[in-house]
Amino acid sequence: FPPSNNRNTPAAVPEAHPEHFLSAPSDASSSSIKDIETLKRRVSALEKRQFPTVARLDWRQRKRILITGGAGFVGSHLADALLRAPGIHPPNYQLNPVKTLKTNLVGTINMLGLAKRTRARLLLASTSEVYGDPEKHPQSEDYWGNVNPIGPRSCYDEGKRAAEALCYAYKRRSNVDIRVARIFNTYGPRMQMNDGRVVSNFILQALRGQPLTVYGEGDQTRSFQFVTDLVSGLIALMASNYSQPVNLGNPDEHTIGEFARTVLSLANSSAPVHRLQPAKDDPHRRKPDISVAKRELAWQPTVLLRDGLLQTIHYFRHRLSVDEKPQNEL
Ligand SMILES: O=C(O)[C@H]1O[C@H](OP(=O)(O)OP(=O)(O)OC[C@H]2O[C@@H](n3ccc(=O)[nH]c3=O)[C@H](O)[C@@H]2O)[C@H](O)[C@@H](O)[C@@H]1O
Repeated sequence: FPPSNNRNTPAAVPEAHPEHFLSAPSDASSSSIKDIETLKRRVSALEKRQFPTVARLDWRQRKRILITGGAGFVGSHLADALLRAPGIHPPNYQLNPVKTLKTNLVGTINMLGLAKRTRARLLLASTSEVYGDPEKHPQSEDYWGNVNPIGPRSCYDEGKRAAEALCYAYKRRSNVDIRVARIFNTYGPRMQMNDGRVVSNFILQALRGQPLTVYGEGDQTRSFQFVTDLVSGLIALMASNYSQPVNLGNPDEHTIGEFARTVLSLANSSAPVHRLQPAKDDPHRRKPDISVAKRELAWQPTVLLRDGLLQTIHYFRHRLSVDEKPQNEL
């Protein structure tokens, strides 16, 4: 319960006095019935307050959408886009692999259970990592992948694969309405600066004049999509009737070496490039085949790498100027 002086306490609900519950009442039965009535009224008032009233809205606007991870990178952009219409990375997720697996397994089971009870449509944010180190290029949704089940990435790869399996099990068994997006490398403002991904690492390093850390020869490839393109794809997927997995990514493929040079030039930086040990089980090539998204969602990315990177560099520059200012200047 909120404290009794809470301004949000609905005026119509009588206040419950703490001593009421603590001291033994003289007439125990009538007093406890009164207490229960008070509690009931307060609970129902609180329940009413927690959800917007949708009953009187036009049917197109009658939507309750629960975003897990809504304070994160992609989740926060998705929340922005949805509000306008009426946000892992190896080093971080590998820090606690058990937690990564639990989030994917228990978290997905919890959400599927909720979707089943409420008959909500559920969107699973899956990943290109389900393809592992792919032997097929570009990757289309019918490719089953090449994942090392016990390697350092497996907590994430296998966690997401299991999350997909759970979705289709709930769909088959209980007819839960699911949508599955396989998201390829995504970047943009609000991505965590120190999460260890290549885009944030290279931009930070370039802006600080530190060496750009290329793992291995730098001939591995990635295809980067800007976050607003992803969000429009997610919204189109949720609005569609297509319940098979859909790749959402930008097919514009670059080697990591090339990508380092692009970041240096766009950030106007003359930082050097250093080659480090290759990362274990690092996928050698990754590029989405987006024919399904084009056909089923009429979707394709529109933001060029150069434009998206300039926006991201601008954001990082601003964050650095705030975060790295001496405390007495703030
Ligand atoms: O950003 C994403 O969307 C994806 O990020 C990671 O996948 P990964 O492709 O390995 O992403 P990065 O860690 O950004 O690495 C991309 C490439 O750059 C290389 N890299 C990374 C960081 C760095 O400092 N230097 C460097 O050369 C990596 O070895 C890799 O080849 C996650 O595992 C995916 O689930 C997620 O979808």
